[in-house]
Amino acid sequence: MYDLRTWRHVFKLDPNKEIDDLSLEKICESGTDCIMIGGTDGVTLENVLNLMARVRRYPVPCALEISNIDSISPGFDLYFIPTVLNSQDPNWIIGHHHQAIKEYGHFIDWKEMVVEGYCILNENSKVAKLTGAKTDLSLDDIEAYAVMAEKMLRLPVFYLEYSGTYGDPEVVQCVKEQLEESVLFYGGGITTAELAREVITHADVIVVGNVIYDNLQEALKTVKAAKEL
Ligand SMILES: CC(C)=CCC/C(C)=C/CC/C(C)=C/CC/C(C)=C/CC/C(C)=C/CC/C(C)=C/CC/C(C)=C/COP(=O)(O)OP(=O)(O)O
Ligand SMILES: O=P(O)(O)OC[C@@H](O)CO
Ligand SMILES: [Mg+2]
Repeated sequence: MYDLRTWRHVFKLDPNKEIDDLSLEKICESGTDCIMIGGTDGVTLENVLNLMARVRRYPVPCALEISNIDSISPGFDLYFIPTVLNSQDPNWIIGHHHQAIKEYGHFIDWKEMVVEGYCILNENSKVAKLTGAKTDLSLDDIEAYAVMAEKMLRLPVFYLEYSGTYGDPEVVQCVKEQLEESVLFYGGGITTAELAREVITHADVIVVGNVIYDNLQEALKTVKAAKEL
């Protein structure tokens, strides 16, 4: 249905943050490949539905990145299901997923689900704290998670997550070299077109989040930067 291998850029909108109509219009009409709705905390069915309804006015694909069971709603084009490979708590690897499938398995259209193998690398991020991610990893450790995601688990997406801080482009390049099939998502600290341009030379898809709320003009420039490569 959607070929992630053709994507370069995703805007991640946090349902727990305010965005005015004009800013949302600019984001949705920016030429990004997808609007992903998701966040770590304060994600409720109400704020997810509200944001989905507003994004739905535009033709851009709209995806939900599932962070908790209670805020899952029908009506999205795609659902991204994170599994945090470097979490030290099995609930964030398979536990919540097991519970969701046990309760709602018969509703799931697996063609719409994209499982993302997360490797979280910013120890100070909310998501690292929430999931108990082991972030003091060597390059060998990170590469092994990438190979595990692709070869062992056959996940469509491997997600290098530096949420809130810009990561190391060399790490991104080394991880990219490990992957043949899984699409490499990079997210974290992309605050300028220049950083977008740098990291898209290593990752397949860049995910841009916080700068939408901090500096909309710069956020919009990351789309062209990602696509001009
Ligand atoms: C369509 C329909 C109604 C279907 C129903 C059937 C159904 C329930 C399908 C789902 C099946 C399934 C397997 C669900 C998984 C359930 C679940 C809760 C899994 C856990 C996911 C997980 C590991 C979450 C942890 C947090 C995480 C990785 C969130 C992703 C977003 C993220 C990294 C945000 C970063 O945070 P950010 O907002 O940038 O932080 P700041 O606020 O600091 O900026
Ligand atoms: O908010 P930023 O730091 O841009 O990170 C984007 C995304 O990877 C968060 O899940
Ligand atoms: Mg954020």
